[in-house]
Amino acid sequence: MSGPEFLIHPDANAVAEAIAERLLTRLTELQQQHADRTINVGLTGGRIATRAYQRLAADGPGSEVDWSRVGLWWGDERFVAADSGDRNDRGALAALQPTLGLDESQIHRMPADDGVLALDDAAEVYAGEFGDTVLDICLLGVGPDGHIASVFPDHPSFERSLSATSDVIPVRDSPKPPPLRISLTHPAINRSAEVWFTVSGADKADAVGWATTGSKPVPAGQAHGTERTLWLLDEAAAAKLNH
Ligand SMILES: O=C(O)[C@H](O)[C@@H](O)[C@H](O)[C@H](O)COP(=O)(O)O
Repeated sequence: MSGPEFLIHPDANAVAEAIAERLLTRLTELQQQHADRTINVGLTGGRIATRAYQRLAADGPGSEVDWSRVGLWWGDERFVAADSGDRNDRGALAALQPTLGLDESQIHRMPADDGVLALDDAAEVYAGEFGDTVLDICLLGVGPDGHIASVFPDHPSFERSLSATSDVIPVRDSPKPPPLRISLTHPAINRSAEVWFTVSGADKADAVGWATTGSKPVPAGQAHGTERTLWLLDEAAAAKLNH
C-alpha cells in the first residue's frame, strides 16, 4: 500500500467533475484488466457524490464502460423507509438508473425499514449479501466531525467498526439524523483496493487535518485502500491538509 495521494481542485463542482471523470477512466481500465468479472464500487451519500453521479449519468452512456459489468454497493444507509428522501441510495439511483440501464441484480441496496427486518437483522442480511466482496473502488464522503459511512467519532460506532468481525454493523443514536443506520465497517472498507475520499467546503478542513495528521482519532483517519488511497478535495477543504 502506498501513502495517500491528494488531488486539490478549485471548488466543489470541480471535485464532482473530477470524481466522475476519474471513475469513467478507472472503470474502463479495470474492466480491461478483469474481463471475467464485475467491477464493484461502493457509493456514498452526500452532496458532492450526488453531483458526481449526475455527471456520471450524463457522460457514462457514451463512455467505454460496460455498465452491465459494474456492481453498486453502499458504504452506509439511513435505516428509513425505502421511498424516504433520506435514503442515500435514492439520490444515487435517481441520477444513475435512468441513463446507465442498470439491472436490479447489479444494485446492492442496503435493506430499508419496511417493517420486515429489524435493524440488527437488516445489517446481518447485508453482510450476507456483501459476502467476501472486495470493493474495487470505495467512495467515502467525510463529515465535518471526521465521520465516514455511518461511523462517527466519540460514538460507539467507531470502536465497534474498528474491532468488527462483521463487514456490516447496525448503528443507533447517530449524532447526525436520522438515528438508525447501517454501515460498512473499517475491515470491509479497508479491504477495498482503492478508497477515494470526496470532500469539499471549509467546514471539512478540520476533519481533513485530523484524518491526515492523526492529531485526533477520527474514522476517516483509519480508512485506506490496499492499493490506493486518494483524497479528492477542493481548496477550502484542503486548508489544513498534511502532505
Ligand atoms: O449518511 C449521511 O448522513 C451522509 O451520507 C453523510 O455521511 C455524508 O456522506 C457526509 O456527511 C458528507 O456529505 P457531503 O458530501 O454532503 O458534505
